[in-house]
Amino acid sequence: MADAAGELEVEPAAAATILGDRLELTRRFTANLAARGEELGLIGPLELPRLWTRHVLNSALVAPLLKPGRVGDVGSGAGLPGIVLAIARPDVEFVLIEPMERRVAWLVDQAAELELSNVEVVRARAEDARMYRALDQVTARAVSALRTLIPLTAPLVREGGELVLMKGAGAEREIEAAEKPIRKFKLSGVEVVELGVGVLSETTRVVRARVG
Ligand SMILES: C[S@@+](CC[C@H](N)C(=O)[O-])C[C@H]1O[C@@H](n2cnc3c(N)ncnc32)[C@H](O)[C@@H]1O
Repeated sequence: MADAAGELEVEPAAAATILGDRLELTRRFTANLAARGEELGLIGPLELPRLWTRHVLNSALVAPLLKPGRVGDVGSGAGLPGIVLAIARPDVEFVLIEPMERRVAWLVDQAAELELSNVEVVRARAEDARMYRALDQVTARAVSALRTLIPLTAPLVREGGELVLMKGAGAEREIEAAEKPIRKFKLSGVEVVELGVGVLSETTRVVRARVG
């Protein structure tokens, strides 16, 4: 679907395949965000016209990368990608980790309104949420650069688990910049054993890191 800005970032057929019978619920979440997101400070006015393609459908593209289990979404904010993924993958349990009260209230409200029984919302910063170390996978989008994001999120993941981080087109450069903090991090006992980058859409890359 081309949005109002004329951008076609995610093939509608791909989105329909991923979302299947969850497409309508995803549209409902998008409508809620379009109606209240700006007033609540969740989304800038310039983003409204491209909410569906750039934000919601791009988030949905992560859904096939998740395995049944417990997935944390760090810095969920408006619910991207956390709420979209919880809609797309009812077989996965989600823990949305977000420190800001107003955003937490929005996430709790949306989980209830959309009847998502697979969502738990935790008001915390990632560095204070390490009791969730048993998470199988952790997602994050637009939270911070990889050099800080990897040390922030890796301790939440169980041994053998995975980080699935949404990034812009500069992901490869970010990986290079993250090399030193990742090496230093290894000394503290949590180790990134594999790191790769894939293309999700025109504007979005996914950085996948296995944690040892
Ligand atoms: C730019 S917003 C992005 C929100 C959403 N992921 C998106 O893509 O629209 C960054 C979010 O990360 C949250 N955040 C910042 N530092 C954090 C931390 N240390 N732990 C968890 N969340 C954090 C902020 O409160 C904010 O909601």
